Amino acid sequence: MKFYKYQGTGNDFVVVDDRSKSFPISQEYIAQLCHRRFGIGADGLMLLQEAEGYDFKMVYFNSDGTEGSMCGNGGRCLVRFAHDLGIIGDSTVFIAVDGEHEAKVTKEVISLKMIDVNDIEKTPDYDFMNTGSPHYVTYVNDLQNYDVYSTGKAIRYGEPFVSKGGTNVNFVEVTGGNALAVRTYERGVEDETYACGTGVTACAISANIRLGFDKFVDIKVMGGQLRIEFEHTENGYQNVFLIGPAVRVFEGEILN
Ligand SMILES: N[C@@H](CCC[C@H](N)C(=O)O)C(=O)O
Repeated sequence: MKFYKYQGTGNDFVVVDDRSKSFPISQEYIAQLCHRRFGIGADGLMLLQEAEGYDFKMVYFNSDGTEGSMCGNGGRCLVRFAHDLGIIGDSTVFIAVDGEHEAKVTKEVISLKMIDVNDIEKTPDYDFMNTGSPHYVTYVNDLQNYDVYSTGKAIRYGEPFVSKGGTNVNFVEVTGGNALAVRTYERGVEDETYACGTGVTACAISANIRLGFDKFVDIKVMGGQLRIEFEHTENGYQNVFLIGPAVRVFEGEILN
């Protein structure tokens, strides 16, 4: 079976053209393919399938083989894949687990429209919201030396989150006006990843609430630079776009 590898700011994915719907979906098999020693190695695996009324359907699995909620960087990579396959031109509408998404392709950058966000839990220590996936956002000093793995894991497996299915955990440092640095512990990868698209989306919204950052936020992640653009009205956050590079890095054959 032919596979492709894509990455978006270092969030990396095995991608398969599954328009024939012949990929043998099993948690164990997907975890093996994503394993960085015994498999191809990736933060997740995506299938591109057909869907009536849409250019394609995105089916996303985390690297532990569980079917994930929405993956923003994965969505950007799958748009690039559809473009590389010639399924789409420079704009698309596709369907994913959290609903319909629009996206635009430019030379290096994919701009992906995320779901509207209205329901935000604000506490003194953190903000929690669903941007397609659940995200905890907290602010720290000296992010570069922060223990993202241990602290993220404790929050992800702690209450009240673990009994609600867990959460991704984002650590934020303010680096300037409309600028953040973010590191993320990802549920389903169970480790820090180099970037998380739904995660930086949550961080940008949190920064609007806490810091008054408006209309856009530039975000440095471990694997590069992302931008979030949004509109904030009395109805919440709309026209939220995740913007950044997504590229094919290699292709190959899955032997078994
Ligand atoms: N890396 C993703 C997030 C993937 C989903 C997440 N791990 C979960 O299951 O909650 C992104 O770019 O958004």
